[in-house]
Amino acid sequence: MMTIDTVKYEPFTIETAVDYSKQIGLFEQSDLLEAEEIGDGNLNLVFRIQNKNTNKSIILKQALPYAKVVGSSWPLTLDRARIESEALKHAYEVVPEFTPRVYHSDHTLAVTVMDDLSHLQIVRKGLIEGNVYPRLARDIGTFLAHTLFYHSDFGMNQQEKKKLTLKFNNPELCKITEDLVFTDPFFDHDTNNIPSKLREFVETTLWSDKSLKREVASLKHLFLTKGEALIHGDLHTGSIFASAEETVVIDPEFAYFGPIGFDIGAFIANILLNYLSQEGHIEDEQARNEYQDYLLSVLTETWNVFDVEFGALWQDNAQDSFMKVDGYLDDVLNQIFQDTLGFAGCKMIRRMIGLAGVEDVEAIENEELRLNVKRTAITLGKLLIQNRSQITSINELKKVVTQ
Ligand SMILES: Nc1ncnc2c1ncn2[C@@H]1O[C@H](COP(=O)(O)OP(=O)(O)O)[C@@H](O)[C@H]1O
Ligand SMILES: CSC[C@H]1O[C@H](OP(=O)(O)O)[C@H](O)[C@@H]1O
Repeated sequence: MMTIDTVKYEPFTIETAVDYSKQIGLFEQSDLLEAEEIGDGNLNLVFRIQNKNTNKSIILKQALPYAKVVGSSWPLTLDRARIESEALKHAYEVVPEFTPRVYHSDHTLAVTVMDDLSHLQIVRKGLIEGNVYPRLARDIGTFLAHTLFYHSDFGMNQQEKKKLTLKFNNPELCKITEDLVFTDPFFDHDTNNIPSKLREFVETTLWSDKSLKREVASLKHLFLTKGEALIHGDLHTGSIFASAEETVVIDPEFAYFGPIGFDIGAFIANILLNYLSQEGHIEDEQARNEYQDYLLSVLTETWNVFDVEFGALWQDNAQDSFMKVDGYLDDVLNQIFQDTLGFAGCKMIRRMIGLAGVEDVEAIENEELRLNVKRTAITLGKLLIQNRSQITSINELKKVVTQ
């Protein structure tokens, strides 16, 4: 067995990941372990290590000093591993049922060791297959309400929040979002990935629309300045594991103090993208309509659960005298809803023409169908951005989507 040097960073191989998991005491030296690298995300290495005799397994996630999807030409801070493990620990304090347990982290090696969730399915994959998760909406609504409330000025000591903000200073990962979600898709930028047949549509629908750009500018400014709560920062369906009985949220390396609506908007955007992509996945019209109705019910229930749970936490844990003032909670929730719609619109658009697409849409084999889904998603995203102050309830959003 090798002893892993924890004084300097080195990317793990399968062999060194196995040795390290013994070195930190998660397995016995004599255990016969099997490991594989299973990372399919844009940024990091993910090793699954299992004792074949007992079936005990763990996940060892390690940041690379660059963005994996692009390669070493895009250097990226290793500090994101510290942010991820700290954010997981904070989430675990308030919603342990929806959070993997962190067993070990090392900031030099940029490593987080956590629960293996392989008995669950990544929700993006499950929705592409047409699976139904009966708990997903309730669990994500609760996850959002509890993590966001308890890490905001409404639910935590306001001086402690200021101190915690320093720990979650995440400039490099925020910059990725600022560029890839808010700026690049709205200009002819070289990070964009636009099929030639879509280019004219993008030019006329997005790049030449000055009023749209004004709206996106103010949403970007919210992302830059509205340090409302410790947010997950990248809550798409690829960051959620689920089964019929369980829901667990992973991958908070983009966490920072930002707008509450950004997390809710990310989830809503990715459900909507899956909704639109079903044109290319379920041929039978009736079956497709039924599945799309299920997806809309996920949106409605998630928001409704968030709204009720956030309101209940507000009544019982007020940190500020103004929280007893009639109507203030409604004002806050209305503003969160408006931000949510705007961010959801930006998130939908970025996934259609930006650097990192989504499998829901990219997996549609028929080119015309795929391009049509992209056009519809861009149009809906734009509508959410521009009409976010007129769409005042989740039922109205549902109407907008189905019209
Ligand atoms: N705790 C876990 N248990 C089981 N598999 C995991 C776990 N964390 C990550 N994975 C696997 O690794 C993949 C990439 O993980 P993710 O955290 O999204 O990486 P990245 O930060 O690179 O996007 C996931 O899609 C999943 O298949
Ligand atoms: C160059 S990072 C692109 C994209 O990847 C991240 O997603 P994930 O790590 O979950 O694959 C994030 O959404 C970034 O915007």
